[in-house]
Amino acid sequence: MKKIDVKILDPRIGHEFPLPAYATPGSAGLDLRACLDEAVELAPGQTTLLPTGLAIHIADASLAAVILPRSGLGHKHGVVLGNLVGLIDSDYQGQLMVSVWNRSQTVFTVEPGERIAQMVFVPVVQAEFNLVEAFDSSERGEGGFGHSGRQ
Ligand SMILES: O=c1ccn([C@H]2C[C@H](O)[C@@H](COP(=O)(O)OP(=O)(O)OP(=O)(O)O)O2)c(=O)[nH]1
Ligand SMILES: [Mg+2]
Repeated sequence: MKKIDVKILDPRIGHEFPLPAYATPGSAGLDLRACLDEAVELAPGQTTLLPTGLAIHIADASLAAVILPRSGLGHKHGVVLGNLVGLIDSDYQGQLMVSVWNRSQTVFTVEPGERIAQMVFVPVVQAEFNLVEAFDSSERGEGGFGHSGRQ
């Protein structure tokens, strides 16, 4: 398994609030917890930035992490991410933050230590642009946005 440096910014991490860990051998995501002193009430439509109490340094440009909603929170409670998806750059060393958006019609209360989102490490290819006047032809060409129909 790949080793990623992690810094604990809040002493409760690793004790009161467990360090993110894969829940099962096949898990893709590591749940991130809201590192809060007290519960936070999110009004309908409200977005707020929540700390996780930890920082990572991926330190490898061929990797990144994405922060994704948890499906139960998103589907059952309408609690998703204010940025839809969070992208963690390999050179970011600050605290992992989660933008939580209550897109439901009811107040949602985030409890201290609650698992609010999940983080997935993903491979990245950095590309360099090669300037051309014309592309080699392809089957699709410029067709897009549904040009092939619906069925
Ligand atoms: O949900 C998120 C999204 C981003 N970040 C951190 C890590 C990431 O590397 C950095 C910058 O994110 P991004 O590039 O998406 O934001 P930006 O608005 O372009 O900010 P910047 O100008 O700092 O790149 O913020 C988080 O902690 N949580
Ligand atoms: Mg950026």
